[in-house]
Amino acid sequence: MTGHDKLRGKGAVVTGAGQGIGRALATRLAAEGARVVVNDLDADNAAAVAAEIGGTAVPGDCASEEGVRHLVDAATEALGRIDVYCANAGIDGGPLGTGDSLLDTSDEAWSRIIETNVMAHVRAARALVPGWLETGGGRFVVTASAAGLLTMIGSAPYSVTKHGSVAFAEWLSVTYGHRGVAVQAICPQGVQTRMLEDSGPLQALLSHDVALAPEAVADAWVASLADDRFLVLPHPEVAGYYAVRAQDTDRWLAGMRKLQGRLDDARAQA
Ligand SMILES: NC(=O)c1ccc[n+]([C@@H]2O[C@H](COP(=O)([O-])OP(=O)(O)OC[C@H]3O[C@@H](n4cnc5c(N)ncnc54)[C@H](O)[C@@H]3O)[C@@H](O)[C@H]2O)c1
Repeated sequence: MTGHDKLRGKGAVVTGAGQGIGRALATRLAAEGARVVVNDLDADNAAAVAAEIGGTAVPGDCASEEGVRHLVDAATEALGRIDVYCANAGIDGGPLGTGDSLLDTSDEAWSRIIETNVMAHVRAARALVPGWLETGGGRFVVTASAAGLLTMIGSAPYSVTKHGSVAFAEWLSVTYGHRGVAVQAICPQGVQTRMLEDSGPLQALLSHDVALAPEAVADAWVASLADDRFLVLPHPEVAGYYAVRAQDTDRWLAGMRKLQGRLDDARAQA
């Protein structure tokens, strides 16, 4: 079965799909023949993307308990059944280059980032998995980040929550994968979106030579469906670092320290 066969005719939800990577995932899902619900906090952007791809907009918060309940109910009504849930919405802790993210991130900011980058996935899975176990399964896709695999990319709350999102996806896969729940974690590094634009020196560091178009992330995800890879690593550099981490801890740490040096240089120049 190709990746395409796994999407044709399916009912799919993409959170944070009003722009960026979510928009690219929603657009690709529609092109592959899925029926798509477009969620975003920004109602105008959600409506615009839904109109572009012939989908249904369900604006609102995809993180809070009530928001998830509303999204899952409205999407089930629109689609009949949710086969694919792309938990894509995520937020950064703010400009990475200004200040020290350990010392300068308030508890309130930590909570907001944990809610969006981790609890949104937990609540959506809690709403969807029981039905999937009874009715033949489903697919849960988390847009995590290279920052969820490589410790030194990103602010403290971003890195910690993205590690949490990868860990949650892995837990879900290990626990329910054999019962028909396919789970994937997409881990891009540097994608040309508003989030990257807002991330100051990190943008300078990443965007010119390595940043990918959001559509390339969607391509990598669709390609990964052919063999149902758990980790989708759209960027070759991430794939390389990750392979080293898996096999050779010393080389991995050396690579991470080199990357940290590049980040420090970018911060110093900002
Ligand atoms: N851009 C990158 O370089 C990059 C790299 C790796 C991972 N990611 C991850 O990819 C995902 C998408 O990021 P992006 O770069 O497209 O960012 P983006 O900021 O361009 O888009 C994110 C969208 O999510 C929406 N959103 C945020 N919180 C929401 C909520 N609670 N409910 C509903 N919608 C919400 C925003 O309104 C926005 O439209 C995020 O999880 C991000 O962490 C991005």
